[in-house]
Amino acid sequence: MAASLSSISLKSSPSSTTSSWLRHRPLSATFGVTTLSFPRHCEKTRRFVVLAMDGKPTILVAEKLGEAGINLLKEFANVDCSYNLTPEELCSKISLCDALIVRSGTKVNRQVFESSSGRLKVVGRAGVGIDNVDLAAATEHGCLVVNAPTANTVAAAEHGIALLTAMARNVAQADASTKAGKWERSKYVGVSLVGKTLAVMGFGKVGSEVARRAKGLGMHVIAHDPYAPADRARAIGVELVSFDEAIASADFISLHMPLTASTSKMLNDETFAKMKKGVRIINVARGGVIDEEALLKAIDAGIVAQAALDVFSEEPPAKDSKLVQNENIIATPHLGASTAEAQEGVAIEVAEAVVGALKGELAATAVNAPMVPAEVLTELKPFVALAEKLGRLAVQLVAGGSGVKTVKITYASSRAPDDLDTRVLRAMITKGLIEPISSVFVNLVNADFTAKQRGLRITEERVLLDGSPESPLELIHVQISNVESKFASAISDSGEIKVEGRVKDGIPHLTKVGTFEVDVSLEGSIILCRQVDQPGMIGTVGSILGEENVNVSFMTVGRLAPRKQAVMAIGVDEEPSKQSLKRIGEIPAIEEFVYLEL
Ligand SMILES: NC(=O)c1ccc[n+]([C@@H]2O[C@H](COP(=O)([O-])OP(=O)(O)OC[C@H]3O[C@@H](n4cnc5c(N)ncnc54)[C@H](O)[C@@H]3O)[C@@H](O)[C@H]2O)c1
Ligand SMILES: O=C(O)[C@H](O)COP(=O)(O)O
Repeated sequence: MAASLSSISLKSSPSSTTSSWLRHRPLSATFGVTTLSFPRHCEKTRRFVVLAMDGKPTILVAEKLGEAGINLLKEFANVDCSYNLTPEELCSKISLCDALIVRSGTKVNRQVFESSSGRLKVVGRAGVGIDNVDLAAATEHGCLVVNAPTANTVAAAEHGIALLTAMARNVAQADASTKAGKWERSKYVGVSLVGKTLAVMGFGKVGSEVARRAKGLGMHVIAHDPYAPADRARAIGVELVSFDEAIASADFISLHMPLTASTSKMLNDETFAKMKKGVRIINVARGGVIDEEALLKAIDAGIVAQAALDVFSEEPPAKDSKLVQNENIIATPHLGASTAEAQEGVAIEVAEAVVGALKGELAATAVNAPMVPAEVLTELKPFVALAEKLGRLAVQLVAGGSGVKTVKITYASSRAPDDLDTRVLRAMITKGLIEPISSVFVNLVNADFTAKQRGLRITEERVLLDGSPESPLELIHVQISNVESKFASAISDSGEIKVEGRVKDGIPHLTKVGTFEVDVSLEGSIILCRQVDQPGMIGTVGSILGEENVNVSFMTVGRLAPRKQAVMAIGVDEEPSKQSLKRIGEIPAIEEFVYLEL
């Protein structure tokens, strides 16, 4: 359990410690600290992991979550269910938590990530909308965000239909009136749905389920969604139309898009003015997609006959909210996902995603990290290790270390270009490039962000090889431009630091440094020496290392021609002393050497 929390592993091999997609940071006063040593072939370094004394991570559940989900979490972690926390209480608790689970009622803002001091590694949203989570801040802090995108779809669609029919027949108002002892049959004459046009705005999961149901009610359904596939619309018998056409021709408009910068207040004075007089609006998406002041004006102007709102820009709305008080508006307190079945479903969906992420599996519901299928990850596993090590080697060859700005990665493969997902490899090379020269922790979530923030420009190139595409990759080159090297032989003919690696028998190997072909397994650390090729060099260096019991795992010599310059690559299991390294440097035939930690 401890190892799996600290060292995020590939799904197919939960106990593997090779990768660290999400690595935990050091120490906490309140918790026991476990120092884990990893097998030599997996990791050179030891990692510090924050774990409770019982060896379990801590998950804070900040909003009510279905029991089945809580039980799943408890099998893996200490679960702290603390509901109704103030923002200050959340910030003070969060530094003791590895994961946080919320619904839509908790603002997971930048302050929360900053207050976590790097310990928070996963935020689970028990639902779809992630507009209450600051995704940019999560990514900057290397925190994975996962949601539960499917389990409440039907519940939300059913609520949309409930609001549509209730609004058309004044059910809520008539109920209140009848309960007040009145019998107002003529006041609550409704409108029929059959034959009316419903515009579904946002034809995603909920929108398409609403469309399907509305067709069953005999409505003519059109939809607007700039990203929806036409075949899905065709299959349901819905016509995809432009925004203007949708709002101009609809008798009913049902909103189902996420709240983003581009959908914010998309129903506003200007767009209400284009609608058919007497239109009715249903919103089970997010309050912010409607300009609420504009809606009230449109109702007063008789453009909008009625609205049914489940969501509000501010939740809960003020007690004297003009929206809630308006007799042409029916309101529910964000109940779209609130069925027993949906809540049980999202609880399980989010709990599985959070536990999986803490174990190191890349969640299929990741919102701010590449979603890479488990089978692809399994195949790429040795190349992931190679990628990180090549990044580490390349950056250590730079003189000064900090001036790295331009990196080119070349992947040589016989697979078709669209048959190789390089995002994970790029992230791991970035991790290897940045971590040795900074205090920043880089993982799959924040790799691209961190590179960008440091002005590191990484370009990727694919080289298509002939041959059978059994292996996803033949080799990876990492090339750093416009820098000087502390090991001049690492500079290629075109003037860049260049290292090349391959995977042999599942183990990453360094196969080229600059123009010199070498072959050393990337398992321990490496000494690279340039020398004049002559007999006895291997023995001389080997005996210096042997004298202080440093085990040599690998030694190869790459030379331009016999008795000319050669590069000797020596893999060592232990770190040689400074004295031994000095003695190696003083061997007359050795022109330059460098010790590189992997
Ligand atoms: N009231 C509730 O309790 C409740 C429950 C579930 C979902 N929701 C909300 O409903 C919305 C939809 O959820 P979903 O699961 O269907 O998400 P989804 O991602 O499956 O669908 C959203 C759709 O909106 C489309 N879209 C994006 N920008 C658009 C634009 N400018 N115009 C039109 N369409 C646009 C997307 O292409 C996508 O197809 C989300 O905002 C979600 O938070 C609310
Ligand atoms: O986006 C969602 O999934 C819904 O709005 C549900 O939100 P809730 O989890 O707060 O009910």
